[in-house]
Amino acid sequence: MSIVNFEHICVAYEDKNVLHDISLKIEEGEHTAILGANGSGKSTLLKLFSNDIYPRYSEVMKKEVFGKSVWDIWELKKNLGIITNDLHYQFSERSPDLSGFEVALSGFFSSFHLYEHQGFSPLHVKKVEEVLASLEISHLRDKRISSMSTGELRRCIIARSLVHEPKAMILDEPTVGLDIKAQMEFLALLQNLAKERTIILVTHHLEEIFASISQVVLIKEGLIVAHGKKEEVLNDENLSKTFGVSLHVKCENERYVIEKIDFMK
Ligand SMILES: Nc1ncnc2c1ncn2[C@@H]1O[C@H](COP(=O)(O)OP(=O)(O)OP(=O)(O)O)[C@@H](O)[C@H]1O
Repeated sequence: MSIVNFEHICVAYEDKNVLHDISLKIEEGEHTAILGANGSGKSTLLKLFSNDIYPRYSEVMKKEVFGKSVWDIWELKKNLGIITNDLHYQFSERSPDLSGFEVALSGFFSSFHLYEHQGFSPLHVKKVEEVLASLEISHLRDKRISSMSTGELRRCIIARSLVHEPKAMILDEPTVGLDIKAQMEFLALLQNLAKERTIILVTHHLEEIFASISQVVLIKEGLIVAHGKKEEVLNDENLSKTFGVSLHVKCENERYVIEKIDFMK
């Protein structure tokens, strides 16, 4: 089944067009990285996946997520685990007193707080305990957000997204704020999560394209520059075009890195 199947999709904020005639198909199991410069439209594309925004209507457009064009938003969100920096910010700013357990539990209610009336059940509690254990963060169960590191809160937010066992996880620059070791550990976690669900990762960093990611989408100024197997897409020409700077890329031990940037060109 396709996770997304878009044809001729255009998105505008007020009267400014930001995605132009996007056609994109991502199949279940095709772990995909989406790369592009600042403001190219990556986050906007992800918001289309989760129905947080809608495209401009046209007769030729098609927008299906998990094979359906019409979704109950709550059902859709159960199928998609969405991790954004905004989510991280909302928790750290709005709910610093929540524990790791409560952050994960809030995933059942799509909320940033927990309220008595939400009435969680022993099954909810059991599922949260299982997810915390599977991510090896049971030690964060009772730790308050206010005393967590960025990496610890990020993992609790991953746990929050996993309580529904989503079919796909959509991550928008999930390593922002992590130091090098925490970044490597986080990518190892994603590699592990990729065994059981499809990962769609938005990043600016080539080296974050971990081994299981097989597909890459390059976006520039709201247009898809290239989409396909990473071995075919990640070349000097496509990446230079995407980022507007002449660069050379190499692949070592299944990891892509920028070898050289010609700043003067
Ligand atoms: N809510 C909004 N209202 C108006 N314009 C917006 C809004 N959100 C994004 N934009 C504009 O849409 C364009 C695409 O933004 P988007 O956030 O999708 O890019 P991005 O590739 O995710 O950028 P970055 O890498 O900096 O996060 C930009 O020109 C941005 O200014």
